Parts: sequence; structure tokens; C-alpha cells
Amino acid sequence: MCNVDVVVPEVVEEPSPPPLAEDKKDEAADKSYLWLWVLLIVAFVLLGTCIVVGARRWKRTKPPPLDLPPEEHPASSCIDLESVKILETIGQGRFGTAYRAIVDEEEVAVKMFPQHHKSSYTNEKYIYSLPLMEHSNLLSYLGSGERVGQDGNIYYGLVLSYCPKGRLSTYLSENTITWSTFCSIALSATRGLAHLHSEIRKGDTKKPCICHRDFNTRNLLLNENMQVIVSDLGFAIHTQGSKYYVNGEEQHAETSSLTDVGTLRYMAPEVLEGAVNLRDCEAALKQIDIYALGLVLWECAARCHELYQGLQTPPYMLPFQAEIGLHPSFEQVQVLVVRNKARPLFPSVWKDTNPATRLLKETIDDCWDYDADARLSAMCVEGRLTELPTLWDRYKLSLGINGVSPTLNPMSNLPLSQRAGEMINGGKIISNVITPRDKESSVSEATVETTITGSPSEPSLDVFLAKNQLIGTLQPPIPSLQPHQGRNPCMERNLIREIPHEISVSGNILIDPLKSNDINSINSINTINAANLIDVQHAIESHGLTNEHLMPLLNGHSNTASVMSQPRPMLPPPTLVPPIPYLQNEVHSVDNQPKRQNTAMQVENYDNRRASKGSSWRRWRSAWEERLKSLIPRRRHHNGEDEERQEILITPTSSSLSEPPTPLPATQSVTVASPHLALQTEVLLTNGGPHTVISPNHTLNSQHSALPNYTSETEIGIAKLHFQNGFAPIIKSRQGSKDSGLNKSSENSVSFVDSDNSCEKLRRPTTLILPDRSHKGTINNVEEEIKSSVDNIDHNEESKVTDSAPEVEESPPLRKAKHRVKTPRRPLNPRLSLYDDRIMGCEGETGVQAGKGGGHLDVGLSHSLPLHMNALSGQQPFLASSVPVSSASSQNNSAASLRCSKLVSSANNSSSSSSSSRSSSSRSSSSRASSREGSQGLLGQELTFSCTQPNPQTIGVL
Ligand SMILES: Nc1ncnc2c1ncn2[C@@H]1O[C@H](COP(=O)(O)OP(=O)(O)OP(=O)(O)O)[C@@H](O)[C@H]1O
Repeated sequence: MCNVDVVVPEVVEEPSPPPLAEDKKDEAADKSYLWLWVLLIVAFVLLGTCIVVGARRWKRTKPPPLDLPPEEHPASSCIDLESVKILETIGQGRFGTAYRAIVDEEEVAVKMFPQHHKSSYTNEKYIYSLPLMEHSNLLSYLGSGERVGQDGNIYYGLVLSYCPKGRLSTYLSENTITWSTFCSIALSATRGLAHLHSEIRKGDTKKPCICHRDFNTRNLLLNENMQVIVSDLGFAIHTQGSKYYVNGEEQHAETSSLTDVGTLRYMAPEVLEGAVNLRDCEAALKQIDIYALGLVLWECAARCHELYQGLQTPPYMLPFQAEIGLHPSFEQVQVLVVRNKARPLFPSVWKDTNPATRLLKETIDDCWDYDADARLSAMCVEGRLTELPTLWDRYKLSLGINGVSPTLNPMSNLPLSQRAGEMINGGKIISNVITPRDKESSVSEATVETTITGSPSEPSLDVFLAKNQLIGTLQPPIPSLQPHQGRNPCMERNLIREIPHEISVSGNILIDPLKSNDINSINSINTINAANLIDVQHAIESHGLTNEHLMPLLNGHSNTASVMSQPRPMLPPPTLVPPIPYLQNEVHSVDNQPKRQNTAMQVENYDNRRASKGSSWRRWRSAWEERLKSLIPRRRHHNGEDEERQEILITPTSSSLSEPPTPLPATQSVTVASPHLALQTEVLLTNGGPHTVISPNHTLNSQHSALPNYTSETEIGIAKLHFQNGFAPIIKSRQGSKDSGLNKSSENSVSFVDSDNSCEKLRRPTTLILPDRSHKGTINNVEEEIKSSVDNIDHNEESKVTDSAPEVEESPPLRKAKHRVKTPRRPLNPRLSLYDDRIMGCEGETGVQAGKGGGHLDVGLSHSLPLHMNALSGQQPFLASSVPVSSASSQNNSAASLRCSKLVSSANNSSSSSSSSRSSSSRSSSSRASSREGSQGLLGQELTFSCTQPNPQTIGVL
């Protein structure tokens, strides 16, 4: 309690001093900093996000080369050019000189580009530097750099792997090859191209599609293992859809002349036409490469001695060399490839009875198809070629084991399209005569073939055949295509495209001249045996086969079917020789028939009996039999001998069909002259209705010394004649006093067309007729040529029918491409090299070089010499003394070497002229010719060139 009075002093809280103004400021500042920080952080985050997203997008959209610029590519810095010791010159190209060199005791090739061809160097280096370019069938890129030559100029060099056997073209010209070597060459070349064409992704790295654009045997090298190495990527281009890239810079294909490069004789028809679809330049350029691949395959196969079955292998020829020689003009190639749709011909001795040969021919055919879309892809070609060795081995094996079976028809499993036609060796018509030797070998080979049809990956077909025992009843099966072989749907479309034409001559079985490559095939058309067809129908019936079963067997026979009717009936291909009638006992017969003997009579009776049963199927079949019988040419007996009747069908063409066919106002005179007309000839005329035999009694005697003439008056406006024995008749047409247009194709059919020339559609000829522009021929000329060709045939030699110039000149202009982007032309820029059969791009914006120089040294091959003549004046700046320029395979061949020590020449203005707009190119052709002659025959002498350049230039001494 004593503490009661204790007063606890009140603690008076001193009022806190009011906040100073500064403190207030700090607080506000803190707050604003905070916001600032927040804002900054947000901004950073946003910025970061944007950067990441942007970078990702950029990565996605940016072409791969920029991800990995050439300079950063490890390979580019592998070998320093300075460390390379140059030994000798191995080749001279348009753009640079190739040397054999040595680095660290390893042989390499160095390609040196002069300064004015730097863009070519840059482009080639860029292509080699793209990711994932390493491939066993491409040259390896080892390094690059600059070097000052002895002349003081800068040169740019690419260090590449060395191919000791040199150019493929040189090798082929000097050697024949075995089948296995051919397979190795064909496959490796295709693999190299397929790798270029492929887009490959490995992790983040992506190899884009590259199109070669100058694919030919000069740019294919051989290594020591006889593997082809694709080289010369100077024109190669990185494409993607409608765009392409030059040094990583995106370009738009439609605004440039992308297709103005390449080697003339290897140029695809669409390039020659200027009708490349640049909207999808990737696909278009690939297709152009594939066309060239087809020619390369043909070129190689032509030197495979095993394909000639003991006959002598013909000398090496470039594609179309037999037809237009070594130095064709642009127009010549254009007429041949675009207008005449000509392709190099397969020798008749390449029998289709050998499945490997057949597959090879089909593959080549599918590569150089006129329709670019119908061409195979490189991968697909590779897949097909992979099968060749196996097919060949099995065929050879079975040849040894099985022998001949008389019950099988040798030609029966050939596509119709491959039966017609005649073989031309070296571009010249031989004949359509089947020699006994041909027949024998055909039988033998075909017999064997039946035992090996179907590829290993096709067991279902074999099983199917074995189960049903159809061999001998059905025609030998055609192996269905493998998935990788998948015939491009466009292929079928192409075949179907011809149907209206064929149907317009209903009542006749036509030969498809597009595919007529077999000497044996012409006569096969005349020997289509209705009994065969009936047998097949029996087989179908008795074995309960459906269309699905038969489709694989009939693959590739769309032509046959399409001629017959629509919808396509399930009929087997016609046969060359009527097979021995063969009766297959039914396995599940309902009427328990006793076993029947296999005799012709039995077959006939059996057939009649079965036909009388009268089911709807049989009615359908009978109707077809009737139809077919009416289609099949009859044989006539005359003077005790069987003779093939020549059927000449004269049909109205499209323009006249649009009019009422009868009565036709004009009187046409049709004159047919041919030394090979059969003894008795009938001319069948049709105007869309039933055929009319106009002159059944005209008889022509093939023994007649003069050319027999056949004249028939008819009232048909348009005539189309098809001969099946391989000669080229002449048709003359008069309409009143005026001659109608005579359009003479180089195939076995000749047609004359109405005066407006609207009806004629030339198809790919089976003979390669060249317009000799210098030869102003007349009908008489042609007759003379036919005569001489017949003489040649009689002597079992090659013959050649030549179109006369007037027809060529009068023929309709080349088809213009529709719905396609026309390749822009740059008329002021040179399209043709002065000295080569090549067309070149133009030095300029695209960075792809044009008009480059360099002499090609292959004797007998196309050569090229520099467009930029000045370039050559220091062509060997890396060699101390004159060094022989030789192909690697003929390095010791002094005749093939070019001494470049002296450089002297003079230029003459060419006197050659041309009526065409490409007068400069014509002049250049003559220059080329002279240069090549010089290169072949004037080694060591001073060489004079003519050129379009105004001033004499120093070029070289051969
Ligand atoms: N790696 C190599 N190995 C062996 N020889 C080679 C090699 N590279 C080039 N050659 C030879 O040099 C020649 C010219 O080379 P290349 O074709 O690359 O030059 P180019 O100027 O592009 O020629 P082109 O006129 O064909 O365009 C070839 O034809 C070949 O004979």
C-alpha cells in the first residue's frame, strides 16, 4: 500500500515529428522504382520471349545454308589450298581447269577457277558446303581457297576427291562393259543423283534438295571401283518448292531463266520448248535431271556387250549422235526431241524376254517420258535398278536349267506397246523382219522367263500361279510392279490419252509407235489369235478368277485393253506366234468331265461346248470374241503362200469428224509407194462408219524393179495409214488442184492431213528421222532414199530414211505449253555456247555462270571451248612448264593430250548463217564443228577458230 501514492508519471508520447518532405519524396521514389523495376522485368521478359520466339521462327524459315554458312563448314578449312602441290592437268571445263594434286601424300583433284568465273566457284563451293552433302557417289569436298597464279592473277580453287578413271563418257568411248559393271555404273550414278535430290534431316541439320542441271556422262567420273561419282556442281542449284537459293539468298524462280543451262543434247523437251513449270521449280528441275538420267542409262547400256548376245557391240555414241551427229544445232535437237518426240532407240537384240532387259528399258522409257510429270523419281529409278542384277542372274540361271518349252509363247508377256516397231541400230532402220535366229532365241528365252516371272518380293503372284496352274493356259504373267516401282499414275494417263485416237480407227488393231522398239513385234499384231483369248477366258472361268486376280498379270497392257473397248476388258496381250492350243483340265469341275487330252480339236470342241452354255458371262465373252475376230487381220492364201494383208485404214481425223462424214465433198487421191508392200494389198477406207474396201484387186509386186505405186481414189478428206511391216510409204494428197499438207512421220505410219494441218498429232517415232536442213528434198528424193534404205535392208545393214527439209519447215509450229509458266527468255543473252552443244546461263544476277570456256578433250565426244576467250590466255598458271591435259583414263595417251604451252589463234568471222533467229548460235555451231575437227585431227598444229567475237582472240594450239 505504500506504493499507493506512487504516481506513475504519465508518459506523454511526444508526437512524432511530421514526416519531412524529403522522406516523402524517397518513399515516392521507392515506389516508382519498384514500378520501374517491375516494368523493366516485364519488358525484359517480353523481350526475351520475343527474341526466343523470333529466333525459333527465324530458324524455321531461314534456309539451312544460312544456319551453317559455307565459311563455317568444317570441311572448307580442312585443306588449305596453299598446302596442295599441283602435279598435272587432268581436265579442262568451261569454268575452270582441273588438276591432279597431292596433299600429305594423298591424291586430290583441284579445280581452279579464274577470277571472272568466281561466281561459278562460289556457287559450287556453296553447294558442296551444304550440310549432309557427303555421299559415296558425290565428290568429296576437301577444301577451298585462293591462290595467285604464275601469271599474277588470282585463282579460286576447290580441293576435291580424285577419281582416277576420269570421265564416264571417256571410259565408255574406250571400253565396253559387262552387265555387272553396267549395273554398278547405273546404280551408283542414280544414287548420286538421288542423294542430291533428297531432302535429308539429321537432328537440326537439314540437307536441302539440290538439282544438278547438267547431268551427263561428262560430268560423271569413275573411281577405281567403277563406281560413278557425280561431279561438276557448277550449275547445281538448291531449290525448295517455287524458290531457289543462290549462296543462301532466296530467289524467285518465276522471274529468272532457271532452265537456260545444261548440255543441249541432254535437255528435256520442256526445256527445249521453254515450257518448264517454274511454279514448282524444285519438281521441274528434278524432272529435267531425270530425263538426262534416262539418256545416261541408255548411253551406258549401249556399251554393255552382254546385252548384245554375242553380236558386236556398236561403237560408243552420245545420245542422238546417230541422228543429229556430234554438233547439233538447237533447232535440230528441238525438232527431234520435242516435235518428233524421238528418243535413242533400243537395239532389237535387247530382248524383252529377259526380264532384266525389259525392266531396264521400261525404266529408261519412264525416265525420258515426254510428260515431265510422268517421269520417275531418282529414288524410284534406284529401286528399279537395284533389281536388275537379281533378275539377270535368275534369268541366266533358268536359261541353263530349263531349256525350251514349246507350249509357251515367247512374246506373249510383252506389253503390246513394246511389240510394235522396228529396231534401229544406231538410229537407222533395220527392218521389221524376224530372222530365224530372233525367233529361236525368243522362244528359248521366253520359255525360261515364264519360270522366273515375279520378283522375289512378289510371292503372292507366284503362289497364285502355282495354285491355279495357269502357266501355259494364261499368258506368262507380267510381274506386277513393286511399290517402289509404282508406275506413275501419269504414265497410265499418258497411255489412256491415246485412246481416242486409237478408237477412232475402230476395226483395226493399231501398233503403238510410241513404244515400238522390238523388231519382232510388228507381225505379232497380225497374228493375234482369238483362240488364245478364248483360252484365257476359259481359264478365267474355270478357275473362278476375278478381275482383281488378273490385274497384276495385265499390268502394263493398258494399251491393249484400251484398243479393245471401254471399260477395259480383261484380255491377255496378243501373241506373236499362235501358241499350241492348250487345254487345262478343271480342278473343280462340276460336271465331272473325264480328263481331256491337250489337242487342238479338243480345245475347239470344248470351247464350242462351253460357249453354248450361254451364261451372261459367256454371252459377254462371245460378244468379245466376235468383236475381236473382227479386229484381227485375216490371213489370205495366195499362190500357195500365206501372206500378210496390209491394211491401210483411211479415217477421218478430228476436223472431219466434227462434220458429217458423208458425203465428203473433196476427192482425195492417195498414192502409196513402197518397195515393201505385200504382194496383195487392200486399202480399207473408213469415214467413221464401216470400212469400205476400195480397191481389193490392186496387186503390188514387191519384186518390181521400180517402186510399186498404189493409187486409190477416195472421198475421204483425211487419211491415216498404218503399215505394219516397217516401211515408210509416201502419200500424196490432192484437194482439187491444191496439194494438201503432207505430213510424213518417221514411223511406220504416214498420214496426210487436211490443209489446215489441224488433225495430225505426231507421236514418238520408232525411227529417228532427222531433218536435213541443208537438203531440200522432194518426193523423188524421199523415194530415192527409201530405195537406198531398202537396199541397205537387203544387205542386212542399217538403213535410214530421211525427212526432206520442206516437210520439216512446213510442219506446224511447236506446241506451246499451256497452263505453264513460260521460262523467261533473255534474247540479248547468249543461250548457246559458241563452241559446245550446250546452252548456258548468263553471268549475272543469279550468280550462275554462263558462257564459260574450256576445251573438252574427248576425241569423238562433244567438246567445249571457252566463250570468254581471254580466260584461256593463262589457263595453266600453276604448272611450271607445259603439262599434258588428258582425261584421267588416258593420261598416257599422247594423242588425247592437249599441249597448252603456246597460245595462238586467230578468229575469223563465221560465214555461216541461219534463217532462224538464232543466227549467232548457228554461227557458233559451225565454229564448234571446226574446233572439234581441229581437236581431232590437228593436234600440235595451230588452230583457228571462227567466232562471233569481233576481234581475233588468242585461243590455243592443239
Ligand atoms: N575430281 C576429279 N577427278 C578426276 N578428274 C576430274 C575431277 N574433277 C574434274 N576432273 C576432270 O576435269 C574435267 C573438268 O572438270 P569439271 O567438269 O568439274 O569442270 P567444268 O568447268 O565444270 O566442266 P564442264 O564444262 O563439264 O562444266 C572433268 O571433265 C574431268 O575430266
